[in-house]
Amino acid sequence: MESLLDDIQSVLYSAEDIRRRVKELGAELSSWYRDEVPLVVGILKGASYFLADLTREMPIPLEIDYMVVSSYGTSTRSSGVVRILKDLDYDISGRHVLLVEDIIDTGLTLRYLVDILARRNPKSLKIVTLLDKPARRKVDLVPDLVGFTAPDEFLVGYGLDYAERYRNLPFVGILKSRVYAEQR
Ligand SMILES: O=P(O)(O)OC[C@H]1O[C@H](OP(=O)(O)OP(=O)(O)O)[C@H](O)[C@@H]1O
Ligand code: HPA
Ligand SMILES: [Mg+2]
Repeated sequence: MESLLDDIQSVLYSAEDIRRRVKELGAELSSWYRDEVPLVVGILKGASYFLADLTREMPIPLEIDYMVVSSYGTSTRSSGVVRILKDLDYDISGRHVLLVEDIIDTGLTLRYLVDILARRNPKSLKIVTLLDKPARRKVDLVPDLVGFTAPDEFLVGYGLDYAERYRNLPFVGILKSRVYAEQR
């Protein structure tokens, strides 16, 4: 039987590391939005596992919406072209909006989204990301809250994919470079 584990060089953040850190992030965000009802926006597909776990660590009233965006396609490098495949269902004007991402790498995806969403006049717009890879940043983008500052490696698992696979690994791991055989 083929196993995803054969393609993993090493586990960077275990399921337990993630669970512990997500609990802390949830507590922090719950105190930020203590007197508000934030609209929590997951950037799919990558943020699906993180948003599901994070919001269950936030025992406050909140609403959830999703955007589907893609810029990596089947490559390990950002195409630089961000495509919105599904926009928000809700109007965000006057709302406190929390964008939830799995990873910020070049920053191109969120820079593009933040610029679009800011024009819709939210009351506030904040970013939480499970992983931040500042070494590869191409545009100025600083998240408000970060789970882990990650090394410059191509990561998979807990929502992160390579060519749509590996999202279902329960941990975040470094993908063996022989799997993608591209220069990064
Ligand atoms: O900072 P950047 O270099 O823009 O990279 C980060 C973005 O790339 C990934 O999405 P992807 O386009 O792979 O879509 P996916 O979430 O469906 O995997 C990830 O989920 C972020 O949205
Ligand atoms: O390291 C990564 N892994 C998966 N998807 C990504 N999108 C940006 N960086 C990454
Ligand atoms: Mg992807």
